[in-house]
Amino acid sequence: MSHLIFGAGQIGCFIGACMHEAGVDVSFLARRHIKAMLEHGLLLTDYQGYRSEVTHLQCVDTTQARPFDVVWLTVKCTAVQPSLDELAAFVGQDTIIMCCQNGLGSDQIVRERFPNNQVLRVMVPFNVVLQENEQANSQVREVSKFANYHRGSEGTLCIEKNHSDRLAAWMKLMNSSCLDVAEESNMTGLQWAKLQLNLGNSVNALADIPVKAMLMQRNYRLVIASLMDELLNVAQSQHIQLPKVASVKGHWIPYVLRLPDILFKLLANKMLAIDPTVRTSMWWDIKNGKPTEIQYLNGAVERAGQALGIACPINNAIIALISKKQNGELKGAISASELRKYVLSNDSSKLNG
Ligand SMILES: NC(=O)C1=CN([C@@H]2O[C@H](COP(=O)(O)OP(=O)(O)OC[C@H]3O[C@@H](n4cnc5c(N)ncnc54)[C@H](OP(=O)(O)O)[C@@H]3O)[C@@H](O)[C@H]2O)C=CC1
Ligand SMILES: CC(C)(CO)C(=O)C(=O)O
Repeated sequence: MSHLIFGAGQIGCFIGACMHEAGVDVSFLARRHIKAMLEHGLLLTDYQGYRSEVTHLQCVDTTQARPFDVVWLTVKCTAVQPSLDELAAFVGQDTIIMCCQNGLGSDQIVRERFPNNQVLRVMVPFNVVLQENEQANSQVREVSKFANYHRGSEGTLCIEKNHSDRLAAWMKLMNSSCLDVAEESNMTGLQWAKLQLNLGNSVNALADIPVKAMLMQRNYRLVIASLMDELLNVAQSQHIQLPKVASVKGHWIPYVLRLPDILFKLLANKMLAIDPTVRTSMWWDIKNGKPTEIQYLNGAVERAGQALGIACPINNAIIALISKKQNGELKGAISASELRKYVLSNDSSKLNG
């Protein structure tokens, strides 16, 4: 079975290289600088000390387009619509398309364009980053010249359950590799549960510090908890059951986040079991001057709330701040106390920048 990673970046390179290691026939479509790294070879590492050099990775470009059995769409949400024409050249009538985006709605864009194909949603629970030289572990740098994709947190790659067994052999291969995969029948619930965690991406981008350091500050946690309350309210009104994706059930997370620091540190050990350097994908987007996925994350909650007549003022305020951050009106990091005052009491005089 042939697999194509379409839009190989942090997630695509990591997942695709794990597939290659597992013996899967996988090719990559990537931007030129990433293609050069892939063709040279990659170093895969993870937060638990896993380390493997992966070579002989195969890239394709649009001039070599042909249908693949499975196409993994690993571009950002904002790149899904603009990618559709190029994607079409790799999609045949039996191609399965895997949508690996965070947030809600990217699969719908793909389904509308490819109504006769099987389009499956994929939930990526873990964080991957292309380690920059100054971040890379010096031991790793000494022995590898390869670009280092580092997985900074745990989790099983979840694929929407389908009623064919076309992926059975692939799943078996993968589950003996560095990447665990599983099928999920409640994919809508799972996407909302992951979305609940990703609501903190925007706070992380505004805080401009690693996730772990952000979670150590209660005022940031209070804002994230309030964003989550709104999502939980909207999800409940739609009767969406949220499976557990973190160490604590979704409904309990806002309570844990609101605990005083000393109790939070005691109880949230597993929540804090992430690399101290991990930052969210939205922080990276802002850093790289790219459009953020805010409309597919907090924006998705706000729109679902609107449709139900449920106001989501906290998500609304955060969306406005991210938009200011993107267009350069808001400069520098927002401290935890500033953000709390601004978002939770909506007092704009409390913000610098
Ligand atoms: N990184 C992470 O830790 C996690 C990310 N996710 C989600 O996974 C998805 C992918 O994120 P991530 O891997 O970080 O994103 P990246 O930006 O690292 O990777 C996407 C890559 O696709 C490229 N691309 C876009 N359009 C095309 C095209 N038409 N042809 C070829 N290449 C293209 C982009 O290039 P360019 O930028 O030049 O357009 C970029 O290199 C997002 O929805 C994200 O939220 C989920 C969990 C964790
Ligand atoms: C894994 C997590 C929640 C944090 O890195 C993420 O999905 C992201 O950065 O977008």
